[in-house]
Amino acid sequence: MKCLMFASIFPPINGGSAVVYEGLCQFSPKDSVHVLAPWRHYVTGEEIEGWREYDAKAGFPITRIELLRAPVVSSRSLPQSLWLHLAVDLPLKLRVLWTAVKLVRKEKIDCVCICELNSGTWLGLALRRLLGIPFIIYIHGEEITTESSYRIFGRRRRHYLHWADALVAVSQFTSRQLIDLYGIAREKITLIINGVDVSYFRPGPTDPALIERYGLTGKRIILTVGRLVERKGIDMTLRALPSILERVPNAHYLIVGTGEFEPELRRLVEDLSLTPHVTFTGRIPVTELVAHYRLCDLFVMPNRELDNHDTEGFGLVFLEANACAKAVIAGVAGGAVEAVRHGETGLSVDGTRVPAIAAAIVDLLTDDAKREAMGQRGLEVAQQCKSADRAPVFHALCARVAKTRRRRWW
Ligand SMILES: Nc1nc2c(ncn2[C@@H]2O[C@H](COP(=O)(O)OP(=O)(O)O[C@H]3O[C@H](CO)[C@@H](O)[C@H](O)[C@@H]3O)[C@@H](O)[C@H]2O)c(=O)[nH]1
Repeated sequence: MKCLMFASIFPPINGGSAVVYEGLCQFSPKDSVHVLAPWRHYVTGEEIEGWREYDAKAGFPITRIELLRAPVVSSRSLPQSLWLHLAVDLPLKLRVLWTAVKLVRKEKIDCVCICELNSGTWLGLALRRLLGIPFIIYIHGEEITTESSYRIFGRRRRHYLHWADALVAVSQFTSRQLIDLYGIAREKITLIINGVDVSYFRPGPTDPALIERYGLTGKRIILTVGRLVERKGIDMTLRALPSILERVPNAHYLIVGTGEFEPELRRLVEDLSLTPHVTFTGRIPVTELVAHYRLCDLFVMPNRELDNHDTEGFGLVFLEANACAKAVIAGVAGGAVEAVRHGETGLSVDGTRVPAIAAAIVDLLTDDAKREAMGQRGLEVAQQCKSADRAPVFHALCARVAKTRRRRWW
């Protein structure tokens, strides 16, 4: 059995879904997955830095393609989008389809996994129509909860979900949204709750070179890792920082990652006169990620649901921090309530309330015993959520779905 994984967000690009797909590929049986991914970034359209080196070392086959850029469709008015679709996206899609058809034949593909509902389902539908190959859609959360700017795209999403042969949900929350918002039958959903690579994310000493790089000697470090988008609650942590500093004067907020919300966050840091207490690291290489988690006293991401219902599908970063024996603070929104066991592996707070966030951070920063006990419990829990255990479940699903393949006479 061999699965073609069509992923518009795949390493070396950062992002939760990319990490999940990489884990599935790494831990699946050899030659059971073939990845089809773009060599351009899905937002900027620029060539992805280091993709050739990544592919050479990946240990599983990857075919790179030129793919449509999501903003071409989403950031413009509807007539403009339709015109761009015909002039730009359609020729690109035909080329991708041609590559996929050749791959399916050459690699003897039995099923397709669509990794991005909104931008990828067309390929699953086309391959099923042409070659009779069934397809699965992998669902994280925000792509089904966030309201689309155009009603037509919202409706299309519903059709995509119903047309798929099977769906994967990364959390109970995501599974519930599929059922409640889209009327998907429970039997159609396979739950593969996100796991963490515990062979990489594990406790260890702090790296003095990193302390020196950021000038953090003697600081109590609060850390957030993630794409800098509004729902992650970094803005609220910044608003909480002045009152945290009153109780913990040597607190320092280290923010790892890049994203569209960064200019807003930097403005907030200036407006609140927090420059000496906050460091933006920008994008850091994967090789340095674990060292950043080890650096912190406390991991914080008080995520919240935005007005357009954009919310966290799970919150992989909480597991990563826990796997390094760090206590975490999360928001009570989306799937984060499953990723964090309140009072056990960390604290869950109302991410819309600055005083609640400040109180939780001060509580854990000033109580070493409590914080360390939560970190230890977090480590135990993370060790039971290994990403390596997810691959066999995914493989079994692919095998089951592949049996429904309909042979075409051509
Ligand atoms: N190396 C590196 N990794 C980064 C960086 N920034 C984020 N990451 C990694 O990217 C992943 C999480 O990215 P997020 O931005 O926090 O998540 P997301 O893309 O919103 O992820 C979505 O899918 C996840 C997987 O199912 C969900 O867990 C998450 O809630 C959300 O729905 C984590 O593995 C994190 O370590 C960076 O600068 N450098």
